Amino acid sequence: MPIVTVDQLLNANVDYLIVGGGTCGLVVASRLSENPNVTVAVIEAGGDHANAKEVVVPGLANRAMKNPLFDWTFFSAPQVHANDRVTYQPRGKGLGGSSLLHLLANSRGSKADYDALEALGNPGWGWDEVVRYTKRSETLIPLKDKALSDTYQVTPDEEYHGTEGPIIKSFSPWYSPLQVPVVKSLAALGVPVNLDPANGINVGTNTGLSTIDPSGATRSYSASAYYQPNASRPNLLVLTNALVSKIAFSQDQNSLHRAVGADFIVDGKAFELRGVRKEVVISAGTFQTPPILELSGIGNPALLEKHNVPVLVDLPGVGENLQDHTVTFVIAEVDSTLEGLDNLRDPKYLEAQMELYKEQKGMMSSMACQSFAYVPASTVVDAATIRRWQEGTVQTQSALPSLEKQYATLRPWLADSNEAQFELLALPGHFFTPMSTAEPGKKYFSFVVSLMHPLSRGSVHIASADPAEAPAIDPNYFAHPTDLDMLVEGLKFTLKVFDTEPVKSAARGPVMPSAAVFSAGDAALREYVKETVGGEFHPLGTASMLPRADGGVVDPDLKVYGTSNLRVIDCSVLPLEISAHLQSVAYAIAEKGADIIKAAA
Ligand SMILES: Cc1cc2nc3c(=O)[nH]c(=O)nc-3n(C[C@H](O)[C@H](O)[C@H](O)COP(=O)(O)OP(=O)(O)OC[C@H]3O[C@@H](n4cnc5c(N)ncnc54)[C@H](O)[C@@H]3O)c2cc1C
Repeated sequence: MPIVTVDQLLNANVDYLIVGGGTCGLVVASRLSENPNVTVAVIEAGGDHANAKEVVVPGLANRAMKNPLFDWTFFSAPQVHANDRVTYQPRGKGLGGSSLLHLLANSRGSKADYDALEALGNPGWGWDEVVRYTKRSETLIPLKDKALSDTYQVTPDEEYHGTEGPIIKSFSPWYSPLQVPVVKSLAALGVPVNLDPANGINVGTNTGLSTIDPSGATRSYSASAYYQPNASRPNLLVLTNALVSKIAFSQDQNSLHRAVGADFIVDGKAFELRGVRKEVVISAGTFQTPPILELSGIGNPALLEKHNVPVLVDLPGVGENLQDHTVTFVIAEVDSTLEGLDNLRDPKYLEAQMELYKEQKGMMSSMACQSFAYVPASTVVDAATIRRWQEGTVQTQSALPSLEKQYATLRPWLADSNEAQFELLALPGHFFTPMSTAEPGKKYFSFVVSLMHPLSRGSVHIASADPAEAPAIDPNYFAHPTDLDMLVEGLKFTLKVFDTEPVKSAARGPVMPSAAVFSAGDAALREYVKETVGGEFHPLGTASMLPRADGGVVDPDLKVYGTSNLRVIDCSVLPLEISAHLQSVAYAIAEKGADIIKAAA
């Protein structure tokens, strides 16, 4: 059914209610509504952006960021270990959620990353299962042009990629002239090419896959792949521009709380949906799932009482264990004759690229980021430093009972040459930051450098009992001091790329950090990292799938402890960062979650 009105929703007999029509929510809705005998309803706070060029055209992807139509545009609390800076925390708003806003990179963690999810207390969530569900969600379109695939060493092993799933992933038609030199300089620094990082070992440099459908050069995301093809199903009801404020419960016979509906707000007016016959699923994402739980009475009693919310389930893990890949960045000036994203600042050039887009060619049909290097600690620092970092993996925060178990997983990875600790993401242009402005006529090349397995843990909670108020997000960057030490070393390693041939011949000098900071040594670089730190927009962990005694919020069936039919299906359930961008694991979580619900029906 096309998008419904409030009355249509309130008059329906709903079997499954999904809160949040984002990346995961629309997968679950589409899979459950395959059964014509059940009625599935989705309530999404944002709109339908199916025709917005900022969403659809890959080359315009970053223009949707900070636009409140597409982006919740959250900001963090002042970061006490990073000079009290407030950092930008984007989240997609509308059908597709963050999959409508993300920067299209498709990657997969290592086998060890997924096996760790299982080892932390989640049977059925290891590598084999996660890859099985990832493959179900995707179709790989190999690069047909042999000359291109040879040049960019793009030879994915089909065993590890899906062939029939809704999300299309492909290689870009346009590459920067520095793409091959960057790969070569990284190889010279000990980061060899990885021909297929999806096979369980992702260390090395790869030419990235993107979720772009090459048939029309459009973004392939949960709305286009899972919702739009099924929008006419009479048993799939989607309400947009409606903010869910809380879940409503009745008491089960076995003293568990049974979700029966939700309260929501449209244009300032409050509504109540009741009578949900089977299950309620929260898919509001890492920053917004915990507030919905808390406003519904599920969370830390001390916090709920502070905001006068009656306590239904004492679950102190709600909103804790927040992690994100922690980043800094490097911008260098390069030879001004090199074609790159900076050319797009010239309106004539942009116009020409928009013309090329009509033939599915050029920069507008391509992902901005091009190569991705996943680097183990042993490539960056010596064995003594690794030992020091390992000894430093002790609990400095007491909030989460499972933290010591998480650190016990992370400690050996520091010395494991098959486990990436850093990602270097190559951007053939001036990095999008208000801290530096590109000069006319000049060309730049940037890297985003990130920590794959940070030790610091933050939180996200309600700031008040008002559901319309933004959540209090505290990533708590560098709460664990080893994170700062590691990111500084990752930065120093990345700067070497510009001093290593063949990139060296094209480089014209550092911009950020400046030459003065660069030559002033470690103390100045530490300050630079504090001044530039942010997230890679991969937050997770705030409704962790862990045993309840370890601070878990959901069990391995994604069911919220203390309830009989409320599940969380989104990235908030992941208890530990993986060494990859999150969209592909999000699709796997949702595909598996839908199967779990079907099996329970
Ligand atoms: C700017 C950006 C760039 C990124 N780049 C990449 C990338 O290149 N590659 C990659 O793999 N990953 C990337 N990511 C990460 C990835 O997109 C996310 O991790 C993933 O999409 C999260 O999916 P989710 O289902 O957990 O949440 P979301 O997709 O965010 O879904 C949550 C949905 O719930 C809705 N919602 C929230 N609260 C309510 C409420 N109270 N009532 C109703 N609806 C509500 C939201 O509007 C949203 O639609 C990026 C993310 C961002 C923000």
